[in-house]
Amino acid sequence: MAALFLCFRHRKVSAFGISRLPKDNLDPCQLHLKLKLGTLVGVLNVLREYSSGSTTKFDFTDLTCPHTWYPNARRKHRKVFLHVGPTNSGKTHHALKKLESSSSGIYCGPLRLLAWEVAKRLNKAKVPCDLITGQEREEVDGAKHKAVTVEMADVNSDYSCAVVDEIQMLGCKTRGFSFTRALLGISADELHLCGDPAAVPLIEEILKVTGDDVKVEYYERLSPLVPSKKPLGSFCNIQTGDCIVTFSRREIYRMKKKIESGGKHLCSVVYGSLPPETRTRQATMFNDASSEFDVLVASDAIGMGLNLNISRIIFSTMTKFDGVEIRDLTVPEVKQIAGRAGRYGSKFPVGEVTCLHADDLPLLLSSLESPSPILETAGLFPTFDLMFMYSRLHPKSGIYQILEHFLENAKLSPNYFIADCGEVLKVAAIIDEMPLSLQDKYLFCISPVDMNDEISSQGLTQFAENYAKKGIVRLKEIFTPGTLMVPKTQAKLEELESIHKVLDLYVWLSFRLEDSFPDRELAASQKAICGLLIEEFLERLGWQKPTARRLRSRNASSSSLSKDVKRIL
Ligand SMILES: Nc1ncnc2c1ncn2[C@@H]1O[C@H](COP(=O)(O)OP(=O)(O)OP(=O)(O)O)[C@@H](O)[C@H]1O
Ligand SMILES: [Mg+2]
Repeated sequence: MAALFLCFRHRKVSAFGISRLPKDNLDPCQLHLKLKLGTLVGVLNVLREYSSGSTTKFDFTDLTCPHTWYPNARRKHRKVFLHVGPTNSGKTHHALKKLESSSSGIYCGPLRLLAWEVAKRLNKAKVPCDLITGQEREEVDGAKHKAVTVEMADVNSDYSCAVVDEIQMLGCKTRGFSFTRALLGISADELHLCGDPAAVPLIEEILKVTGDDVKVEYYERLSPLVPSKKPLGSFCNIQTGDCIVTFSRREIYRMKKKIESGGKHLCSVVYGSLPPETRTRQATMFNDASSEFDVLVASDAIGMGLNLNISRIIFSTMTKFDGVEIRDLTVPEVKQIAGRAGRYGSKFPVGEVTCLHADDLPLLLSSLESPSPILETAGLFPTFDLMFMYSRLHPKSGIYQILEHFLENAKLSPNYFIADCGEVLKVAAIIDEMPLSLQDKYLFCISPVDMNDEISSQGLTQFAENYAKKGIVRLKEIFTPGTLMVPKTQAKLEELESIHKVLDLYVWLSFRLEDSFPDRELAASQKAICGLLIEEFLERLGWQKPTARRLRSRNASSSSLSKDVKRIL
């Protein structure tokens, strides 16, 4: 698979933090990348006063009043509704009903799959709705509604109604600041926040200074979730509608193979590094009662808000590697994942939850019974405007130093913490060596690169270098279309997933630097091929003795995939 020509240069970046930042959803447009004229005048005034010494020195690292960063929202007297309760209690449903009946609106969710589900629901209800994520814009004629991933939340337009789903994520170390931004910054008459009751006191505290009206509505579970007293024990006990949860790709494939080799079930798979389109297709296949894929093997990528036809959740393990260490699943994680079973309105009216091994049952049961810990603080990240102002006074500082300065010196009110920027700093260290403007450096820093993936991080380096040298980056310089193949081994599969990430990064950059990254269509079509080839790999995996019926179904499905691949090629 020699499709990518990346120069592998070994740089020492390991010193810059180890946390993983799921940046696929970060977007610069909300972070004031383009300074507006008004802001610029303000910036210049501040700088003039600062340098003349006529006023007290302006402290750029004072982040104690983040609500003042969003003048549009502050001009409104927003009605804020907090819909809180356990999973599967109809919180999102109620908020979406309000969104559907409003004249204009925006839904902000933590996952692409959720944004996709909402856009589909609104369009089906004849409410035209755009789907916008970092890497895709599906625009519908006449749409006044948008379903977006939270990092794409638009704080510059006015809406009649806005929904921010899974609002408790504002406490997430890496992505929390985007939820805080949506909470403080969306300008809407009505703002509906859905999530865990653990976020209520913090949100009420944060909104004391905004002048908004806040109303809390509590919900009860709509259908029962029954923890089992017995573990699954053996894979022979797998039934239609089961979802087995595990946290590594290798384990996911091993379990798919094991279950399918029993000859009774076919498994869809969903995990984080699968291309989003592939995840959607796998989830749809599992949800479709007429498909033969009746079991799901998934990571915690299914863990939030999704409505899948799951009868029983089976935890194969109660620990996960979080990028730093192997740790027990937290109470909110267990509840979120378990909450996918027995969704109201699905074909399974009662949900069940258990573990593969008996040893894990006590932790499962105690987690399900415990309330989630009350959230104390929300994430925050300095705007680009603030960094820009600081950089004008310290022109010799690179973006790494600027970020570090903010991280070390930021002044915060007790309701906030500063976002974990380990991954951003890794990119900053590389990008500072290149002759790029601060704005461009910032853009590369927040791009959806996976710095733990060698191919993905080298892709970013090559894009930035070519952009700095020539101002234009042609995809063919690093990628030969037509060379992608169905992976034959898991290592080749991982390589294909990495190539998908590089192509995804190109598409992301092409939406922000349109003239310099002109090959969006080619990158998008090659991305689609990666997705199809990965699916073809998935379909070939796990088959031991296919029955005649399954063989027909598999062949039909494979040949339609092959046709899709040919069509795109
Ligand atoms: N009043 C209702 N009428 C019909 N369907 C409903 C109603 N309330 C909820 N549902 C359906 O029940 C399912 C679960 O509802 P919803 O997704 O709103 O739950 P939730 O509380 O947001 O769960 P989670 O915490 O997992 O996000 C959805 O499929 C939703 O469409
Ligand atoms: Mg929900």
